[in-house]
Amino acid sequence: MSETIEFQAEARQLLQLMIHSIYSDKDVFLRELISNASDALDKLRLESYRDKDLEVDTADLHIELVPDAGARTLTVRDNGIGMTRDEVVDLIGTIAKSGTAEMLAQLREAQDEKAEDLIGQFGIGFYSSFMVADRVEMVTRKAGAAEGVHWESTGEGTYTLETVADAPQGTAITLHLKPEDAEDSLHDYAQPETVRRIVKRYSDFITWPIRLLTGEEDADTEPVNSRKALWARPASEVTDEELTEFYRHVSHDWQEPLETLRLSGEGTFEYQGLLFLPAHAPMDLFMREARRGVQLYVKRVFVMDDCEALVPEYLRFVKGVVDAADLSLNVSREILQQDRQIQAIRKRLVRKVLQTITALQGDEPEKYRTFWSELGRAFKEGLITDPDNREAILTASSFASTHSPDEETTLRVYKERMPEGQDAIYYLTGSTRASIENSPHIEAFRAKGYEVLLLTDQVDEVWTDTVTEYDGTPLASIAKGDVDLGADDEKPEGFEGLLTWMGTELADDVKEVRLSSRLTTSPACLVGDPGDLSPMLEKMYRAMGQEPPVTKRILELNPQHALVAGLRDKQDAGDADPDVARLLYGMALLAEGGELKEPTTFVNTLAERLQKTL
Ligand SMILES: Nc1ncnc2c1ncn2[C@@H]1O[C@H](COP(=O)(O)OP(=O)(O)OP(=O)(O)O)[C@@H](O)[C@H]1O
Repeated sequence: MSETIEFQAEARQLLQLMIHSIYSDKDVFLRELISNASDALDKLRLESYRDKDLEVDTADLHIELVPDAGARTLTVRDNGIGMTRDEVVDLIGTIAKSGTAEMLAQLREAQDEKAEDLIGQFGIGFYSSFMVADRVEMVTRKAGAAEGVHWESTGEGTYTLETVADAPQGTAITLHLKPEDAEDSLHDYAQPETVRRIVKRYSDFITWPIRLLTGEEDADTEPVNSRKALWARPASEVTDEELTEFYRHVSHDWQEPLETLRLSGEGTFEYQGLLFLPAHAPMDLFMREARRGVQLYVKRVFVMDDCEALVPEYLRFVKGVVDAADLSLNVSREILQQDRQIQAIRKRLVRKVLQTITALQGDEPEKYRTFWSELGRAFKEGLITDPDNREAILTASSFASTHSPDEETTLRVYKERMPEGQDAIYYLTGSTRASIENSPHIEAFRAKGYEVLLLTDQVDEVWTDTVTEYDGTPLASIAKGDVDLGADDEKPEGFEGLLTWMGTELADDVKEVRLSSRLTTSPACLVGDPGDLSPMLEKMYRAMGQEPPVTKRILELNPQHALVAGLRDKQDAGDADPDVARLLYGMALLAEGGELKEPTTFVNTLAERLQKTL
C-alpha cells in the first residue's frame, strides 16, 4: 500500500530552490549523499559495538555508486544504519534545522549570488539531489528492523511511501537524472568517469570504501577513494583542497574554512585533532539550540557528533575532529564531561584556538577582521564564562574606539597609545556608535586626548561588569564612578546650595547631584556608581522578562556652563524654577540616547519656557 504525504512547508520551499537550482556547482550533490552514507556507516558501527544483540552484518561496511547510462540513473547505496518509516518522514520530509525560517526569509530578499551564499552556509544535504534529478527514489531498512520502506518524489510538494518486505539493510538512493546540460554545469552523472572524478575531488578522505560499480567488474572493486583519515596524516601531505572538503563534511558548511588548526598530544593522553574556524557565522550562532562541539573519534572510529564536552560554548563555531586514543567507545555524553582526558584535551583545544586567533591578528589582519566581524560577538562571551583564559581572550579581541572611525583596536595597541598620565583603559557602552560618540560623558576625555573604547554589543554590557583590568591596567567605564581627569583647576566653589536644592527637586529620579569634570560643552550628564547596572543592562533584563532593582543614577553638572552658573545665581537669590532642574535632567538623559519617562511633560515644559524667550 502506497501513501502520499506532503512535505513540510519549509522543506517544500527548499526543494523548489533545488529544482530551480540556485547553486552553480551541481556536482556537490554527490558529496552530500556520500557524506550522509558515511555518517550512516559510522552510526551502524558504533551501534553494533554498543548493542551486542543487534543483528547486523558489519563485515563489509561500504558505499557503492552505480551509474547506469541506459536507464540514466545513478544509485548511491550504503549498508549503514538505515531509517525507519517514521525517521524517513521526520528526517527527509521535514527540516528541523535551526535557522531554517530565518534563512528562508533572507533568501526571499536575496539576489542570486547572495542566495547561493546563504544556501552554502546552511547546507541542504539530501535535497541537493533535486539539482540533478527530476525524480528520486530511496529504499531504506533500519538495522535490526524486519521491513524496509520505499520513498519516492519529484520534489514537487509530495512524496510517496511504501513498505518493502525484502529491502537490504542500509539505504539506496536512486537518482533519475536530468538531461545533461553543460552550460548549466549539469554533467552526465550516469558516466562512471564523471562519478569517479567527483569522488576523487570531494570525498577522497571518507574513511569507508567507496566502490564504483560499472557492471563489468563487479566483484572485488577497488575503492575509488584513498580513505586516509586526514587528521592522522602529516600536515605536509594534506592539500588545501582535501582540507576544504573535509571541513565541508564535518561542518555541513559549503564554504571554505577560514583557518585550519592541528592538535596533537602524546604521553599520558594521546590524541589528534583537526579543527577549523569558519569564515561565516553559522546560522544558529545565537540560537538557544545551537549545535556545538566537534566530532569525537576513538582510534579512527566515529563516536559522536557535536561533542560539547570538548568545546566551551563561546567557541561553539569551532568545527572538526578530535581522535582520542584511550576512551571507551561506549562513553556517554554525561561521563565525557567528567573524563580527565577529555578535560585535558579541551583545555589544550581552547588554548590553541586562542593562540591561533591572536596569531591571525598580527600575521593575517584581513583574516582576523573576517573572524572578528563574523564571530567576535560569540567569542566575547568567553570573557564572562572562562575566567581562566580571560587575559588571552581580551588579547585576541578588538574593539571600536575613538581613535579611528573604522579600524578596531586591540587592547595592547590601545595601551601603547596611552599618553603620560592616563592610568586606565576607558570605555563606554551603548546601543550605537553614534549615540556613544555624541554622549556628553566623552567630552573631557576627548579634550584630554584620551582614547575611549566604544562598546555596542549586548555582551559588552555584561562582560564589562566583571572584567576589571587588562595586563595590569584597570578598565574603567567613563559613565561610572567619580572620574578624576587630573584637572589642575581648583574645584569650583559656591555650588553647594544649587546641588542640595536640585538633589531634593529630583530625588525621585537621581540619587545625587554633583559637579562634573567630564564635561566641556554639555551642561549635564548622568553617571552611575561603579557597581551599578547600566541603563542598557537594565533594559536587557527587562527584555528577558526580569525586573531588575531600580537603580537611580547620579546627575553631574558642568560648573563652566552658563545654564548651570545662571541657575546657581537664581537659586542663591531664592528664585530658582524647579522646571529648569527637570529640563536639565531630561536633557542629560536624551543626550546619552536614553528615554524620558514622561516625554509629553518634558516637551510641554520646554515649549512653555521657549515661549517666554520669544
Ligand atoms: N544514507 C542515509 N542513511 C541513514 N540516514 C540518512 C541517510 N541519508 C540521510 N539520512 C538521515 O536524514 C537526515 C537528513 O539528511 P540531510 O542530508 O537532509 O541533512 P543532514 O545531513 O543532517 O545535514 P545537511 O543538510 O547539513 O547535510 C540525516 O541527518 C540522517 O539522519
